[in-house]
Amino acid sequence: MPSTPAIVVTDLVVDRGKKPVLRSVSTEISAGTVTGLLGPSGSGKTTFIRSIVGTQKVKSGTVQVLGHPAGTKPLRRRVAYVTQDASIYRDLSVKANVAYFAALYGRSRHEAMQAIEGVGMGDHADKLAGNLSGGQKTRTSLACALVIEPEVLVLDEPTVGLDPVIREELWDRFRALAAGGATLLVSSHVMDEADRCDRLLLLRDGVFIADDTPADLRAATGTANLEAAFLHLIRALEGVN
Ligand SMILES: Nc1ncnc2c1ncn2[C@@H]1O[C@H](COP(=O)(O)OP(=O)(O)OP(=O)(O)O)[C@@H](O)[C@H]1O
Repeated sequence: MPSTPAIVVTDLVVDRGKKPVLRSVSTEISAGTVTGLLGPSGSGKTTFIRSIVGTQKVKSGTVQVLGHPAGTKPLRRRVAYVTQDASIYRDLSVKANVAYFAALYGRSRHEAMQAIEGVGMGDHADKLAGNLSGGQKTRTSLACALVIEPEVLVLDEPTVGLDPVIREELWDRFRALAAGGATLLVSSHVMDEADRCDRLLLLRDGVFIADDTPADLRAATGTANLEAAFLHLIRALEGVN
């Protein structure tokens, strides 16, 4: 596995509404890997992701992406972010939405159609985005990010509401992107997706309680599956063992 860090986070502290949300977290994410960001609702996953893409005001610490401070100009065309709420134009068709992003980043309409096919939306390409289901909107949003072929792709819960077949296909796509050298950070609360990641960051109450490979996490906790590993770590922290 390549070990060049694409993302380096050092002693990151973020408050939101005067409340501490990230309490001095540090990690390094290697280029060409898929990292899963897991944690309960409210643990700070979106806040961490926003810090990586440079849309979050941070209190202290540093976030370097591809050797540049997060959110700075040299990263504009190299980092893509897919938010939890699909950010697409409701009054445009799927094809027009993706073609718009493609044009912004110098990609062709053909590449736009390939991205649409890649998320299983080929049959819906001419539909208005406003008339799509939640999962279809998410996939359209993903196609908009994928068409620009970013070096760093940050995805906030991208598979919520998707059926198992599409989820599987998307994970195959994520793996293929990483194999091609892209760096992916994917937040999820679905533990069965965690095994598809090279590395897992387990966030709880604003701190990482694990930063490890799935196999090492299982071995360290003596558990068979990752859900059990996560629970084991939480109980150990709470002294409930
Ligand atoms: N705009 C805001 N102002 C104040 N507090 C906020 C704001 N947005 C989020 N928070 C708080 O920050 C904490 C972390 O939120 P965050 O969205 O990062 O969590 P999350 O792990 O992504 O949760 P979920 O899985 O539910 O999306 C929560 O306690 C939340 O209430």
